[in-house]
Amino acid sequence: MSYSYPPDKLNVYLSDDGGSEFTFYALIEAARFSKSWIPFCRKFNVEPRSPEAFFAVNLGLGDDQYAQQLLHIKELFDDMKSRIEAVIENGKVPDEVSAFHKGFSEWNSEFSKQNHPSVVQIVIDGRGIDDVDTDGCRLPTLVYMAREKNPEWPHHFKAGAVNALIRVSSEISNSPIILNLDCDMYPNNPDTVQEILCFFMDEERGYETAYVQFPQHYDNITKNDHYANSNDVINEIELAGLGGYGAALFCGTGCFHRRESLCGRIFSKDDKIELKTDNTIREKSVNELEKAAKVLADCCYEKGTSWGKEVGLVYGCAVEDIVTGLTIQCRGWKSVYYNPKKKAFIGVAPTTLSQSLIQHRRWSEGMFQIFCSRYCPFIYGRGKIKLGAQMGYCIYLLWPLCSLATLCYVTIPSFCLLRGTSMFPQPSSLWFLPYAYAFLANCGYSLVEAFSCGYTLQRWWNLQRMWLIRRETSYLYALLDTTMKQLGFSETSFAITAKVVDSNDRKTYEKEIIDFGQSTFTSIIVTLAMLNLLALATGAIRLVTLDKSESPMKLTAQMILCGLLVMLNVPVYQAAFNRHYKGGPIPTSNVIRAIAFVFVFLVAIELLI
Ligand SMILES: O=c1ccn([C@@H]2O[C@H](COP(=O)(O)OP(=O)(O)O[C@H]3O[C@H](CO)[C@@H](O)[C@H](O)[C@H]3O)[C@@H](O)[C@H]2O)c(=O)[nH]1
Ligand SMILES: [Mn+2]
Repeated sequence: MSYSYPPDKLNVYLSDDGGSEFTFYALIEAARFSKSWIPFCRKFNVEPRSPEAFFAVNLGLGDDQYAQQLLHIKELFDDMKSRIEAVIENGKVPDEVSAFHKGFSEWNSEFSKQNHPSVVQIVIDGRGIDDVDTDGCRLPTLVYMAREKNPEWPHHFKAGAVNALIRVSSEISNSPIILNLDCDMYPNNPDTVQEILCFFMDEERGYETAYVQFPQHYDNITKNDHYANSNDVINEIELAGLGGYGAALFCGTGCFHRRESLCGRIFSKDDKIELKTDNTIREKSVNELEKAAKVLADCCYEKGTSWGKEVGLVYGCAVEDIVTGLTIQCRGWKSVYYNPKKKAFIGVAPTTLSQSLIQHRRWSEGMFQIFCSRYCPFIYGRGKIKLGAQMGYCIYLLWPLCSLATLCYVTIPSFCLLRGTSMFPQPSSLWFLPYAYAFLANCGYSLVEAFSCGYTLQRWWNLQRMWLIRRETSYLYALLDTTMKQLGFSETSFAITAKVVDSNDRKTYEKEIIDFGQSTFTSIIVTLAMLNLLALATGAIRLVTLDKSESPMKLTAQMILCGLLVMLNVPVYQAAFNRHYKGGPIPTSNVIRAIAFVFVFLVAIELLI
């Protein structure tokens, strides 16, 4: 709401997919607070304009006018927060509060998260003169909405929510540009709106631009980013490269869309769309607007329409954003990737290993699903987007397949060490060169990439560990799940990333300690780590007791490979063997099971071969 942009041209919508009365209450409180906050931002040109992020670093020391006003506004903010928290704690919005706004009458005893009618409430009507800030200036329109939920209708997760939002906003404001932002992100730069307009209004290329995507940044990344959440290499190198083809990926959040292109319009050179305000809306009353918009958020509205297919976000995929971006590009539009120095949006990254792996499982599953569907870039995009862009998409779409290769790397050399089979040619022979080249080139390349993005060695090492863990778990599951889905055994779902962080979890996270938890993911990680450790130990024994038939050089090459895996897995051994491991030790029973599994597997292999 506090972007440096004429407020009468800004319209803010909050889509509450849980349909909570408390969210509605919090929004009403926020609307009231904005009447003081926006003039304060304007007057002192403060940044960032998310009050939570602002007060985390600005304490208001000194006694000049600014400091005084800051203290005053912080007090308002803290009061607001404690009021909201009190209401949530009581589990009920007090009658005197609910009498204050007609919107609360939408909630009754039958209203539940999964089953409720649609709610659309215009909290601030930016057109009127009643809703003004403390300086008497106009405010942006602010709308609360919760689309209808009914267990009998599929809701299509985020894609369904965004499509309802697109329709509701077309009724109430119908602005030509839409910014999409996840609930766990905030805008960090008040000038972003002006900046992106330069892309859309560019005289030569603007008319073909469908959307401008910013990278996802997070404000809770630890120094060495032990869960490798930051994606800096991807952001700075890969996504920028795709942007160069005019095929920037749509990443779901931090993206400005041209409404027309999001609503299925096919690009045509001849009809250039102008960015204009829709003046027909001006005449309608708030009640009329709300009534008309509500219908658009009903479950049955989409029946028999192209919503979810050609219009709006595409349904049936866990990464609705990526597939939607692809369809827009295949309709002839271009997209821009914009990664300015000053971060435009900042969000929250997962703070536990299992959350991070679940998120990657959803992503990789959705991606692979696209590859296996009719939207496969090589088929669907053929002749529509450049070959380079088609290949660029597949870097991500084929993530799950990498898990097979990694599993081979992790298991085969170890089994060979355990059985005494030699894997490589003699290191002194020419035949060894391709192996050495593949290994060194890959490491060298990723190191150069990481250093050019400002990584430290430790951070790069953590990234390698996370790639290993993700491929052993998330991507493997994604591969199996997608196969099941292709065979028709299960359906798409969307596991939401946790939004509330437990204080214990936070401490462990801030200390950069990996918490392994007790998921099936952990069982896989421990089993593979034990296999590598046993293999390395066996290799070492063999090296000492070597007979003449074995070559120490060959053995060493195998041991280096295995040794690197063991080094990456050090935290796993710590959690498995140190009962005082800070991130929570892995239960002994799990460790024993893992070792037993390795032995059973070994015996099985011995018997089979
Ligand atoms: O049924 C649902 C599920 C999710 N959401 C919203 O979707 C957003 C993203 O969900 P989150 O759990 O934060 O997922 P992330 O893994 O952080 O999301 C990333 O990955 C998603 C695709 O998997 C993209 O849609 C997101 O934009 C991108 O930030 C949030 O604002 C949610 O409120 C809904 O509205 N309805
Ligand atoms: Mn998120």
